[in-house]
Amino acid sequence: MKEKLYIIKIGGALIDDEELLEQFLEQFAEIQEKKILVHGGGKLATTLADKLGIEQKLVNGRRITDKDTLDIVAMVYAGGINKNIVAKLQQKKCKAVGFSGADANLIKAKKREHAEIDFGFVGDITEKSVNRKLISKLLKLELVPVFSAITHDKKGHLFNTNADTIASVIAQALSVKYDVELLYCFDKEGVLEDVNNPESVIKNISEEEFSILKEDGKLHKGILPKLENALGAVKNNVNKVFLIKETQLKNHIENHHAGTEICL
Ligand SMILES: Nc1ncnc2c1ncn2[C@@H]1O[C@H](COP(=O)(O)OP(=O)(O)O)[C@@H](O)[C@H]1O
Ligand SMILES: CC(=O)N[C@@H](CCC(=O)OP(=O)(O)O)C(=O)O
Repeated sequence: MKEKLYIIKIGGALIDDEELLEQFLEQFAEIQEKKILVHGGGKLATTLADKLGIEQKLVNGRRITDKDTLDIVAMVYAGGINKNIVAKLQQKKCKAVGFSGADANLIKAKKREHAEIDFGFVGDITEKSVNRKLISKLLKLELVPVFSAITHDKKGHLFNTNADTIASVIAQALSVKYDVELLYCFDKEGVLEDVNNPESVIKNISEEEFSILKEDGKLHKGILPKLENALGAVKNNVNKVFLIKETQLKNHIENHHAGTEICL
């Protein structure tokens, strides 16, 4: 039987809220099984770019990343946010170690080529981009990897890569060796039938149901890339994938099945 591994992704709104982040990291530190944390931070990057007068543009949830924006996201994601999370986890006796994809060549990306839109320094990744052996070695040492949304091409360039995608491809790569459960933690109770009604959680979503919900106009903005990445994970052998509210992490792990489960 494969050993259990939790891969947990957190995003912008949580990272921006000191109290919520603290509560979340306490729950994360308590997880006894092997675990990996992946974080975004898009909200903070936008706030800093606005302060510096650098206009930001997102297409389908992906940030157009020119050189100035790349400088900002590298500082914000791989610098401030990553090191802050690692320090807070160390305080909670969790042996966290922070990485960008460039560190030890853990995640190698290819610059996004798009016929119509120039995304700039945005990196695309697949399961093969991930250095599975080295991540497994780190886990064996009882270390807890914390990944930011920065990758590289091994030719000296950094790239900005969506954090939901990073969590999905790491989960796919490590499913060869581990019984992976991928948890997308965000600010809603799960995927909602009506985004304004927290009681309208949809318990299970398959690819077919995803298409129907999309056609019915029930999914907007950030939830779309999150669901696409979640579906990509289940299609590529990740055992369990859930979208849950960030405050429900402990409850989900102890009692099982909070939020929305993504199925084949
Ligand atoms: N049907 C839906 N159910 C849940 N969230 C939805 C739905 N439609 C749109 N959303 C939006 O998607 C957001 C989550 O995406 P995003 O803000 O990108 O998360 P993160 O920054 O954590 O990755 C929610 O806060 C919500 O506003
Ligand atoms: C290419 C791309 O879009 N990268 C994302 C990476 C950060 C991210 O994913 O942050 P959240 O999880 O907080 O949304 C961005 O710069 O917004």
